[in-house]
Amino acid sequence: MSIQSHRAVYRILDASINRAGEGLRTMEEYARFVLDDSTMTSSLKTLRHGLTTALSILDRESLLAARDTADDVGTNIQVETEYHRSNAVSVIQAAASRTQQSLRVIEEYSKLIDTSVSSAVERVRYRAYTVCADLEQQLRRSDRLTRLAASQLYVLIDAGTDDQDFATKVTELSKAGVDILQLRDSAQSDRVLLERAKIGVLIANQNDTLFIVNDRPDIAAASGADGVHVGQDEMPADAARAIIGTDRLIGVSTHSIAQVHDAIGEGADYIGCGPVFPSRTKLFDEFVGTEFLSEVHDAKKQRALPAFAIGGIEADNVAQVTATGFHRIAVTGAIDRADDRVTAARDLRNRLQAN
Ligand SMILES: Cc1ncc(COP(=O)(O)OP(=O)(O)O)c(N)n1
Ligand SMILES: Cc1nc(C(=O)O)sc1CCOP(=O)(O)O
Ligand SMILES: [Mg+2]
Repeated sequence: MSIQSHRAVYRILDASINRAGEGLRTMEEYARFVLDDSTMTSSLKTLRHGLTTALSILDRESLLAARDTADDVGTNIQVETEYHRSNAVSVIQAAASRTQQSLRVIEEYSKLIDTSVSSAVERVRYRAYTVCADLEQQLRRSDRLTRLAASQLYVLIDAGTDDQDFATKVTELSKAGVDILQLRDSAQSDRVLLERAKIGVLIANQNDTLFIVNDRPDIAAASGADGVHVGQDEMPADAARAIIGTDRLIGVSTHSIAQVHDAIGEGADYIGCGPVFPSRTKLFDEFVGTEFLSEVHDAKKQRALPAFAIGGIEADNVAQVTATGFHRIAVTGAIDRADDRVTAARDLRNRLQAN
């Protein structure tokens, strides 16, 4: 290999080694200082040191001699999106992508120098794919749990008359400050349910609204929804978890303290508590009333599990709910049967925030 080619290869390797190390460090700092996750931090640190070991037989002086940042034409090429990061998940996604690409570049060009380096870097690359995927899943769950913890107004909606009608409903309610939307419509075919769910996910995520699918973990997973809500007649939370994975949310309906404890034990991320009052959406033989809400509020003081009161809740009685200590509600009719669903949503949200 000519001197010029040798220098060029080392220049590429030097830049890619730096980029890979910086990407790994970017992810490691988040795992360490934000997630406080020693296991993930250790995995990323081990990757970083594994890469250093894999590269240890490369000549350090050749790498440094080949470096010419001042004349690097790439430093003057900017792409609009490279400076835009909407949240931590996007920072980590960019770091993961940069790391994986750089490892592949190192692996390919080190074949021109020493194939043992290339094969060692290949092993690091495969481990990096797994660690980066685990970190991104963990991040998505962390982000959803944070948004769930801040949620107060949860609205259950049906599939509407067609895609446009449903899209309009999701858009209006998301922009009206609804924190969580749930697609609940047992009358629809799987195909329609999946199509509506995909539309809902896209719009809700653009408006920082969580989107949940009722009853169906399969549709929730296939549509990319933020989670699924299951009742006492659907599969338990731990079985639903096997379908939707660790990064999505699972809500469970509860009608007794025993069911609350079961839901917690099965790994629910939040619970619905009802029916509090008579509902025009779903018929019940008996109602738990606000007494159950007080019981749940007292029982879970030591736990941060979000609990949403549900069943016949509307502007005229929401104060009875908040008087129990609950500040989260799930409603259907109060919005669906309102003359103006946006006004009704804003009014409920204001009443919740006033207490
Ligand atoms: C937030 C929330 N709470 C309770 C329910 C009721 O779920 P379930 O008991 O499964 O009844 P259906 O909604 O499936 O008729 C819910 N959907 N959402
Ligand atoms: C679907 C559902 N589940 C309930 C439960 O108690 O688990 S109450 C309910 C109906 C919620 O609709 P509305 O707000 O119109 O009463
Ligand atoms: Mg159900």
